[in-house]
Amino acid sequence: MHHNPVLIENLSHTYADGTSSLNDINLSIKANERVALIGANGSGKSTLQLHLNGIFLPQTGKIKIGQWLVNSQNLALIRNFVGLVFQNPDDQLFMPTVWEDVAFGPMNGGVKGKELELRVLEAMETVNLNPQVYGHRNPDNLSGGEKKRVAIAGVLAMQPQVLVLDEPSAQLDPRSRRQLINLLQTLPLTQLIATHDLDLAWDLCDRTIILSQGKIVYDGDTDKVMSDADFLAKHALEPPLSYSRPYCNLGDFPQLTQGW
Ligand SMILES: Nc1ncnc2c1ncn2[C@@H]1O[C@H](COP(=O)(O)OP(=O)(O)OP(=O)(O)O)[C@@H](O)[C@H]1O
Repeated sequence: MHHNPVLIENLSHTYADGTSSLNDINLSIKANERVALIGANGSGKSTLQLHLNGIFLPQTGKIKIGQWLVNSQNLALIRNFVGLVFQNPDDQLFMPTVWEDVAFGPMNGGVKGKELELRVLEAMETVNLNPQVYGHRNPDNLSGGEKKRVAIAGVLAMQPQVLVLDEPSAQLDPRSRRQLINLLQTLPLTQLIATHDLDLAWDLCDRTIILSQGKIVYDGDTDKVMSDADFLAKHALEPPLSYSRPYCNLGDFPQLTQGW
């Protein structure tokens, strides 16, 4: 039987202090689909993502990952299936060396010996970190972008079916950002990418979900919504730069052309 790897029905969530963060979320993601999750600060992106590998359990509604319901009994299965890359790599990296950090997840899942070594090597190479150079470094001393890549490698080493990324391009320099886009584009994995980088969303994802105050206000074609500046503005978003750039010529700025 075929299952969509991610299925969410009527999910709502309220934080302990009474802040409502998700309101009746319904969505389904197909195998190998890459979906952008966008929305202004506080719209609920991180809260939604934290539900996908059971860091939060559904208060209302249900979530199915692969063939399993997200509940306390299935947590180990869910966490092998869904790899979550946090917004801040400091929340994810805690071992004394990069090598141990990347090995941590698979090791916990029972992988050892030669297989473990291969997984670590492969994951580091995938994110363009030379194991010879970085393997023995202390993650605390890396740059923000390097830390981000170590965090992604640690998740890839677990060979998840679903990759959930929170702000993957934050902290990356333009070249590393481009490499990340190329990497995500070639990974044959179901991906849900939360981002404020609408250009990245546009580059990578045919489908976009927009959250606004905990509700899904759009779920459809990325192309279509990125060209709807009014709709984006209504939800406190701005069109991607690459959309506005073709229209940015000197004629748009009469004050600049005066006297030229
Ligand atoms: N620990 C918490 N306790 C109470 N409220 C919280 C907590 N974490 C988040 N919230 C609130 O829940 C809502 C959703 O927050 P969330 O972090 O999911 O948004 P986000 O879309 O990821 O935002 P950002 O783009 O700023 O990362 C916001 O109103 C936020 O203030």
